Amino acid sequence: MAAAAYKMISIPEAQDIVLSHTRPLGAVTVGLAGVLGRVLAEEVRAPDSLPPFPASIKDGYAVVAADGAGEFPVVGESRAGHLDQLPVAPGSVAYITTGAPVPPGADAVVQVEDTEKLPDGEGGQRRVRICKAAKAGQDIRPVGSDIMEGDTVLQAGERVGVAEVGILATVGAVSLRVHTTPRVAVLSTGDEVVDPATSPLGPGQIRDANRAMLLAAAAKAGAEVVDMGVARDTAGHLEGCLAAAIDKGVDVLITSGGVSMGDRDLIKPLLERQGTIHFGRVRMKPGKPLTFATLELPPQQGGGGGRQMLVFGLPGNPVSSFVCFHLVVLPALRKMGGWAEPGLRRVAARLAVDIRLDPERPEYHRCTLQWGPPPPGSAPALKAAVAEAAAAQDPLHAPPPPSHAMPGHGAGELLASQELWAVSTGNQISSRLLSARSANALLEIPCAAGVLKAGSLVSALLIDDLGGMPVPAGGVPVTPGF
Ligand SMILES: Nc1nc2c(c(=O)[nH]1)N[C@H]1C(S)=C(S)[C@@H](COP(=O)(O)OP(=O)(O)OC[C@H]3O[C@@H](n4cnc5c(N)ncnc54)[C@H](O)[C@@H]3O)O[C@H]1N2
Ligand code: MOO
Repeated sequence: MAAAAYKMISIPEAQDIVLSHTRPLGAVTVGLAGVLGRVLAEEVRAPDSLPPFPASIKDGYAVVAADGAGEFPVVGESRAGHLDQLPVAPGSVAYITTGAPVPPGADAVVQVEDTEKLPDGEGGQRRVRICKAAKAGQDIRPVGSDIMEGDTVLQAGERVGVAEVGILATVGAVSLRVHTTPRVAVLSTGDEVVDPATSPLGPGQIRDANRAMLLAAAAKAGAEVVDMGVARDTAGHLEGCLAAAIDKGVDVLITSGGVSMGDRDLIKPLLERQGTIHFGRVRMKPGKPLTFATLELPPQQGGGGGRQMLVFGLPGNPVSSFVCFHLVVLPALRKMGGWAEPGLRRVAARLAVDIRLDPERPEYHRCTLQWGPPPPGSAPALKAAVAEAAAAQDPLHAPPPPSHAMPGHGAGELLASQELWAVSTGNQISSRLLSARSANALLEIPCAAGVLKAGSLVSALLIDDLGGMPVPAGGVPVTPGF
């Protein structure tokens, strides 16, 4: 089929098609040290309670609350990790450390700050003054108050982060069933594309940016990556590279370049011969020639039934590859790895500058989201936008709320005036990879004529976490009174 003959579909359609051909991979068993970032394939229950015994919250004295304040003999001690404790009878107390079991008979703990050591009594008996009467249960964590025996502490399908590793260790879950992460091969194509180490460049050559970038993106997504090098623009060499990827037994092949309309754009014809192309053109900017195919393959040696390989033919322009990876490949990798909600997360943000709209394709504008007051350089454009939008009463160009008028007083008001701002990364041409530098979101810019004004509220798809976003000059105010 000629490349132009592929029906142009929307990006949501493309995403649905990809996910409908993607299945979560099976499960493997990993140890605690290998579980970070994986998705659990089983629920995890607590085999015992935490604390397993009534535990002291303070260093102090275990007392009988009904005894109230007064002078008492210290009849024993309970230290964390030791169980050799005497019962505490009314009229006596025991020394206790934080986390230690409360001895039988005691029903409260009085912190050491509310006591006073007294001279030893007859026979060297230790004595203490309890200065403040305790309430029953004071400074004691009852059995199971953090985790009750039998509680489900993590669900199947949950991703394991740092806290979850600690939770797993707490409940003694040291061997876990987790979803397998996909194996992903990355292949660049193009006679002009040479290794990044090449210097000086020969006539017509460019360094291969896509392979290193896509390998990094797949690795960041948790995939096991395989570098397939660069394919020349010949049907024979490309076919050999595809065969090599199949031999490696990868779940996914990502290619870049050679999917558009030129007479050396050979990826689509190759995939037509070897598998099924599900789409070959998508109404999006950048990334129009994005191609997706599946290959049905015989089982690998020693394997069971046949297997499937997903092939993503990303456009060669580096930014197109970058954007297409995040929009369609990443959700597929996530679904294979067990994510229940594999799509990019969407937030709302205000445009810091005007954006010229594209009348033919919706655009994924790279931006850096940052929290704070209007970023430097945006204010004059914003003022004009607010006035214009108010005049036009256009919901797309709705004015920012009154909180934008930065109040000069009151920490609470100042905090309330902060917002999530979308700062453009500049010229968005799909060859300019610097337009993806420091980008943590893709703005969803509608296909229309004209300009989307600064101050407009837009949806943004997160492609990085926001923990590293730029800090505005002067920082962000904190909770009043904090
Ligand atoms: N007649 C038409 N021409 C083009 C159309 C169209 O609809 N009609 N679409 C344009 C769009 S949109 C895109 S995007 C590009 C994509 O083309 P290809 O996927 O075939 O990519 P190439 O032609 O191989 O390369 C495009 C560009 O990117 C550079 N490149 C390629 N690989 C790498 C790499 N690994 N690292 C860095 N840079 C790379 C390559 O040198 C080209 O400059 O097609 C338009 N054309
Ligand atoms: O869609 Mo292409 O990806 O503009 O550059």
